[in-house]
Amino acid sequence: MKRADKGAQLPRIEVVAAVFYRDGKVLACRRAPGKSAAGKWEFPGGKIDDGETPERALIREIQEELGISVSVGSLVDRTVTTVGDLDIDLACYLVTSALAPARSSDHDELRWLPVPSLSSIDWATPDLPAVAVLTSPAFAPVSEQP
Ligand SMILES: Nc1nc2c([nH]c(=O)n2[C@H]2C[C@H](O)[C@@H](COP(=O)(O)OP(=O)(O)OP(=O)(O)O)O2)c(=O)[nH]1
Repeated sequence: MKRADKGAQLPRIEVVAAVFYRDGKVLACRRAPGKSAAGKWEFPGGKIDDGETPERALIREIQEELGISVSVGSLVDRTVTTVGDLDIDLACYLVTSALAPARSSDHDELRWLPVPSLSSIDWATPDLPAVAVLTSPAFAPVSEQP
């Protein structure tokens, strides 16, 4: 695992997030007003509960948030980033689903962005390493949506 910042030990949360990748576009979600980091763009997901595997947590969070079932594919990036007085351990996985996400309980906008345009929006800081992987010329998703 990588660390985006160095520093003293801080409380840490483990977060999993889903990269939906269809027809060369990736789903970005904007955090709704009233949430922490409101207005920032992120990949949908959430915190891992005690005793949960990352895969189960991601399936649960996407069902709760977007109302659809996903299959979890390969890891895009996992990085720990310090935000304020918290370490956010964010793991982003490619996912596939039969239904395309259309709405979210936690976000006020969902946007499918062509990969080269991903850098044009205001991502939450912990998501930037995953965005860098996705936009790198070397990235070739093994589980792109058929
Ligand atoms: N789901 C998600 N959360 C992210 C991403 N990047 C990032 O920094 N985060 C942060 C925001 C939250 O602090 C935490 C995710 O927890 P959550 O989505 O279950 O948050 P929550 O509704 O309980 O959020 P909060 O308002 O209490 O912070 O990780 C991301 O790409 N996806």
